[in-house]
Amino acid sequence: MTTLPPSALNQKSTRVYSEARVYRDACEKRPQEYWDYEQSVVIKWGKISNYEIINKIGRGKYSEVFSGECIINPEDHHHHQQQQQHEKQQPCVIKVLKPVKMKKIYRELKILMNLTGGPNVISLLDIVQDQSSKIPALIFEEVKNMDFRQLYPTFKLPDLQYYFTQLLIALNYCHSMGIMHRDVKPQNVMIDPKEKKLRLIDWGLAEFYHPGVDYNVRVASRYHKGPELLVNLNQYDYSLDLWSVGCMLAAIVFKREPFFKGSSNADQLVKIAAVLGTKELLSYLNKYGLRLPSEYDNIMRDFIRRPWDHFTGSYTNLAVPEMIDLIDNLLRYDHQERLTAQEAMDHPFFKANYESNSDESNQNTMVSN
Ligand SMILES: Nc1ncnc2c1ncn2[C@@H]1O[C@H](COP(=O)(O)OP(=O)(O)OP(=O)(O)O)[C@@H](O)[C@H]1O
Repeated sequence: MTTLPPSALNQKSTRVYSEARVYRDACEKRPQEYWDYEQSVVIKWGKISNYEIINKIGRGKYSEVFSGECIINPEDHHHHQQQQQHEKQQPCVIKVLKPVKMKKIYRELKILMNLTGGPNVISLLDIVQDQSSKIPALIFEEVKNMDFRQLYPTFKLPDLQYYFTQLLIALNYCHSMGIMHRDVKPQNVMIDPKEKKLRLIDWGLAEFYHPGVDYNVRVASRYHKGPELLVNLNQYDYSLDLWSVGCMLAAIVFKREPFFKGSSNADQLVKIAAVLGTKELLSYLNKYGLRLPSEYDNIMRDFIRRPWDHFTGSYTNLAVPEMIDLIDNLLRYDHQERLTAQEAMDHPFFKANYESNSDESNQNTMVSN
């Protein structure tokens, strides 16, 4: 095996002020080929003629997504009748990437190739390329997703226990593989309620974790951005994803979607401070030797921390004490204080039995904000 030249991807900062509490060496303990997406991505291109686009199901910033069919046995194509032919075709999702930096495409591919087959991670089935445009398209397993705006309001406590365990299993797995997702939000969690199947999708912003490396804070979607991103704390880690999970849970439990609804990135931190307190924000910054960026000079106010029961009205019976404690331990400014994915799965909320009082939770009504 030839050794790769040194990489800048694991280059430590001159001042290391924060490192992950868990899976610190997940990349370092693996060969450089595992994480070096700049020097080591080998793509085995599949045949584009094996796939057929049916219709468009989504458009993201970085791609157009179609539902499609995979023709497993193209040779058979002419010998069978219509009906049998259909049995040979498998549904799939085709994600056609928009032209972005090759480095970003290689990163998503490398991460998907490393994680495919892992629990509740969307499976990458194939990679194909359009002959003329050279644009790559990723072929995934299809999830019969139900829109979260319809699905989440129907959740009772046992559903929250089930689906959030599934999400945490996916996150604990990718973190143990040295990868932070960095874009956890309802739109990236596909749920098929009929099959009780959950898959974490969209690994386009995911990145390998190396201790002491400065990361770009322009990741995640505004409402689910952790405080670390909003104060330019570059040495963040897997714990960023657990903030986003906390936002998802709080939105469901307190019937406020999204829970922190900033009108800009700066306003996002203001919305967070209005709940968690300004004094607490400043002590977080102080711990890591950082200052509040000047963009907040005119917009940050002196908020007093709100207790969680401020958000629990009579309209929600999801706000049981174990749930509040779980949210409280996820929505922490200090990324090092947040529960890890494994710790969250071990939280008492997931051990409790709520089956008997699940009837009353039917009466939940949605309160818009
Ligand atoms: N495997 C899948 N099964 C079902 N639907 C999917 C699947 N993959 C993607 N989608 C749909 O397509 C949308 C866009 O996919 P994806 O998030 O991967 O693309 P993106 O360009 O990175 O999006 P964004 O700009 O929102 O981050 C998803 O929100 C989802 O609705």
